[in-house]
Amino acid sequence: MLIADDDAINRQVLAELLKPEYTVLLAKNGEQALERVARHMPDLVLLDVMMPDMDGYEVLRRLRGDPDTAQTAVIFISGMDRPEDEANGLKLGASDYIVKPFNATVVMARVALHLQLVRQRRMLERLANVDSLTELANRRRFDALFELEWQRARRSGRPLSLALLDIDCFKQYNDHYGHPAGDRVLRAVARAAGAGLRRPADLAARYGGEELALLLPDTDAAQAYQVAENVRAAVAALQIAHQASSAGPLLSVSIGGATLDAHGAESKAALFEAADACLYRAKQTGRDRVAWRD
Ligand SMILES: Nc1nc2c(ncn2[C@@H]2O[C@H](COP(=O)(O)OP(=O)(O)OP(=O)(O)O)[C@@H](O)[C@H]2O)c(=O)[nH]1
Repeated sequence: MLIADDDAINRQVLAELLKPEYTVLLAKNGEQALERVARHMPDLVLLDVMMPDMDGYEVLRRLRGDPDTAQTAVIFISGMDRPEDEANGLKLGASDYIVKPFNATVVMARVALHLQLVRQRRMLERLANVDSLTELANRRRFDALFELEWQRARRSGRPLSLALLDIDCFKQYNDHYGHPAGDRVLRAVARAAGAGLRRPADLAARYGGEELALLLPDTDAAQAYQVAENVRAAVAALQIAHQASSAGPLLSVSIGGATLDAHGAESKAALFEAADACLYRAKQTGRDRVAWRD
């Protein structure tokens, strides 16, 4: 957690109190607090309200204004003890408000409570966004990021590529080797797909039963084709036997993709349909291949 207070003694007292149980970072002004939160992403910030240059209210406002830190839990610790001050701090989005001089036991109890809430929120976020079988992003997360990246690409004129991956003859795999073996294969393919993506903004998601989507922002058609081809080759290199496949003796995947070009006024749905049409083409022309829209 981060303790931000301009008073060295206050910082020290809080740090002494919390250090036996938590990893503690210190900041002596608002600017430093923002910089350390961005760099270390602490679970909790104990923030003094009255600081010179940038007060705690402003620090909180800026944290909330940045999508990366908007969710950071902040407890105000302040000498301003009027009910209006406390209400104001909570209205601004602080998780809690502790009045100085504080009671050590109460601070510890509140810190523990808020850390528990942070853990619960993260768990809920995970449940809402991650597919439990493959550990990839789920359909819901994909839909949200596809919208975001599509908007961003339209604004910036940068390319956006989308690939859809489908395991070949997976019904036959399940029928031949059993559903639990099918699940293991799905996980292995998901790992190969995830490992094939290198940039932080790239996303591999489980779109449907045995269909994955790869979202590649700022990636042109030639680069995206290469990523898709690497994923296809990585799955082939797993050398998983598939005796019931019409595509060959080993498990394979087909991938279809399309790139939203810089000048295109193409809708999100049209881009998706184009990738899906290419996936169909990859299946029709023999599977175990990548087909990309020209
Ligand atoms: N084991 C397992 N199978 C799944 C899961 N989700 C979907 N499937 C199976 O995936 C299969 C998809 O089959 P189809 O859509 O007919 O396609 P396919 O057999 O892969 O054939 P092509 O796509 O034409 O190569 C179905 O049998 C589903 O039951 C899952 O979570 N685990």
